[in-house]
Amino acid sequence: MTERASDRTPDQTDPTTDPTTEAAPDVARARHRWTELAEQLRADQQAYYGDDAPTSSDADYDARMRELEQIETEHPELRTPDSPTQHVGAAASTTFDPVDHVERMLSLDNAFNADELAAWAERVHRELELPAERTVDYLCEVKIDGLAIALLYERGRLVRAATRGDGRTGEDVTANVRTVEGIPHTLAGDPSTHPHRIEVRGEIFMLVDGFAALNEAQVAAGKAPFANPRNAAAGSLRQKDPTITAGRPLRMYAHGVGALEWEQGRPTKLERQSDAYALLEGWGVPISPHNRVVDGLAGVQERIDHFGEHRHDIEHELDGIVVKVDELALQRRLGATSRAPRWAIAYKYPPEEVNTTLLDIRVNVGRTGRVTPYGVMQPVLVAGSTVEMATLHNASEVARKGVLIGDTVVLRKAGDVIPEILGPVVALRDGSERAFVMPTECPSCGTTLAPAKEGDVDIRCPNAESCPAQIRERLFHVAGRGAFDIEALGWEAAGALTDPEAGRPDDPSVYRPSGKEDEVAPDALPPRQVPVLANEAGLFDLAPGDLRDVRTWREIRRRVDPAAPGAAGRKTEGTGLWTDRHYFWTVSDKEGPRPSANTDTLFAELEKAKAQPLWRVLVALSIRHVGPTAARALAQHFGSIDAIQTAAAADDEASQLAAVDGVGPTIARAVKEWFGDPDEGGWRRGIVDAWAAAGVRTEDERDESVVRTLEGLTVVVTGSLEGYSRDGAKEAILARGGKAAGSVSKKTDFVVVGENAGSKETKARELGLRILDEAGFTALLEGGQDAVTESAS
Ligand SMILES: NC(=O)c1ccc[n+]([C@@H]2O[C@H](COP(=O)([O-])OP(=O)(O)OC[C@H]3O[C@@H](n4cnc5c(N)ncnc54)[C@H](O)[C@@H]3O)[C@@H](O)[C@H]2O)c1
Ligand SMILES: [Zn+2]
Repeated sequence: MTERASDRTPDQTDPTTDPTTEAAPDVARARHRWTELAEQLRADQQAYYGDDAPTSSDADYDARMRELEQIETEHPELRTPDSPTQHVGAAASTTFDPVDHVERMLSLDNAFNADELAAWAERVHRELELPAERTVDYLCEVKIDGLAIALLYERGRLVRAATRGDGRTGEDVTANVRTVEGIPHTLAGDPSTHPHRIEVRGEIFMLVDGFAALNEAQVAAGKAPFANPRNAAAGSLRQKDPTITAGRPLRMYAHGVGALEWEQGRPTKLERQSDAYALLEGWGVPISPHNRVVDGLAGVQERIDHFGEHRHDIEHELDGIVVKVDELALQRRLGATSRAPRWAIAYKYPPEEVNTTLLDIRVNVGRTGRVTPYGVMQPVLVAGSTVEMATLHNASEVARKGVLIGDTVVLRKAGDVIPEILGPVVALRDGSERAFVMPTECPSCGTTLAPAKEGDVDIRCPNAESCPAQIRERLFHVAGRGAFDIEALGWEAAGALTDPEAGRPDDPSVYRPSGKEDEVAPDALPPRQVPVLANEAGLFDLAPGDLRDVRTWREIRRRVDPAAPGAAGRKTEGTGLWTDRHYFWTVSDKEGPRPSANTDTLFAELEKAKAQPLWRVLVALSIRHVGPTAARALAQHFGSIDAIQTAAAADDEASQLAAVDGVGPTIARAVKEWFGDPDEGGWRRGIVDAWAAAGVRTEDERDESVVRTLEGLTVVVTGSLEGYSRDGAKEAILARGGKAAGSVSKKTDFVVVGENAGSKETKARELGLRILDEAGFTALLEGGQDAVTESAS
């Protein structure tokens, strides 16, 4: 190979060396890297295809394959026939008898973005020498994440089923495939219409709904859980004992036809791949309901966008969209390379699954005392954000997933969805992993944990009154959007006020005083602080000066070397050093101590919060089941906290509360329970009293100028009105003592019909209810039902 100076990248340019001798190290480096990648890829393939237990993520595997292809593009002499880039899958295992496919089974080429897809479409057009204006019909299919299967039917009977293997030779899994629901043993329809021989190609997959239950059963039986549904499908199909396969939630969709021979001639003319599917479907072969034919790339993009959004809304896992030229004549003209057809391409979505290490499983104590385990992981970048924690919901969920602390785990993060640990990569265990043990005592206050009632999966800390973790969560909730909406009081600030020692290190030697990391650690940590708030009751009594000495603990993070392995996406990492620091005040040598800007905002917002309407105060009280809807209903009906408490105490079932529309018995009971037995002191009532004393509103002022014209009337508003927003119309009804209902029933007194009203109007007419237009509605609000003459409609 000759090299020209202009080929060299700047860092290779060294004027002291002779350019002619430079080629050698460059090629050697490429060869070395090629060998490294090929070796790793072969190991990945063995784990993935051979053992159904991958040790690398698909994203890492795909990246390696891409790099190998890149190297071979630059150094074509490395593209030997045994290169992983030239192969389909992996050789068949010895567990099953080898069988040769009648026609070779290929893989698919990939496109990872819209440009690569467009380049493929352009190439199709060019190779077919089609005029620019000729559109190509594309068959868009969902790329099912399962394993490929070839079903051989002779005279309508299933005689053999084989895995893809290396594309030429697969494994005979006939007995197992016969147990898969939906795969016909005999083709349906008139036998005279069946071909002499047909190879149906498709994908066997696991129903996502069945995956969690399967892993649970695996763990319960002492077997290794699966990392994800694809591996579960492959592992389930490739069982020596078909009765095991039969018990797994497997299905199949056909996505192609290999060999096809008719007895005499060809009774059915097939022009398109989509026609072939219709034919198969007529024979009872399952075809994906998600296939669509579109005429051009814009249509393809629509399908890509659609499933990008609905990736987890269908019955199986998917990792892309397969785009196929629908016309068979065009397919034949395009042909195939050694590993994939030229007439199809797989558009792959960005990876949602990555592998990372599960460093620890810790527990969190929630607002109502619920104790939830969560995984702490080596931070990884997935779906555009760095993830280092994922909830594990409860102890049985941890057991069900079969993950151990120290495991490499498959982590999934889909868009805005909460990250989820799917399962462990069992093959990578080295024996140092340990099982998670659910604590029996609250990690925050030490109280013995227990289920709220017998049979509950969740366990709780019963110490609602003084458990620091619960108080912090409650205070955070007090400031939440649905409650007082105090933006400056976030999760960190709530901790600083109620549980400032939460992050205190156990080991004094890791302590570094604030701001001076290099200073020698003192022997002793600073004394423990008493929280400025014992619970949420004192929130509105705080003054800035109370917060002067509040300090919180922080792990000191240092910058990560971007070249370090696994550094991608991370800027900092913990060093195991801890510092304490002022939280609410700024202390500088020049200006002396003063409240921080955030603290000033906090107090301004607290002042404003005092005037919030009653329903928000009710939400802030953290009464179980009382969210904004129930709180609105209670506030509307009773008008004050005192009235609610009186109603709650009136009888054992709190029936006055339960009778309120939008409340019901469960909420009524929770409200009653919340106020507790007044003889027992009622610490919760103390919260209300403290807030009231500080000027927080505990009753809604009724605007006396608004006449209660709608007392006893139920009104439904449907469609859009010009003069009222949806909420505005509702409030107007409520303010006049009426009930704003969401659905039409016989009990509805009036139905107000605006623009584009739909089924509610139809139903109202069917029931013969009184219907009003916007003008009628205004009249109703002003003068009550006497003021409206039924609108002529
Ligand atoms: N994690 C690992 O270590 C590892 C190892 C090997 C392979 N892999 C994964 O497998 C991929 C390569 O495997 P591959 O060669 O099977 O290619 P592929 O998965 O990229 O695509 C080809 C396969 O898609 C399947 N398919 C699903 N739906 C289809 C549809 N509607 N129409 C046509 N075909 C459809 C077919 O079985 C076909 O063989 C890699 O990109 C990687 O994601 C991962
Ligand atoms: Zn506790």
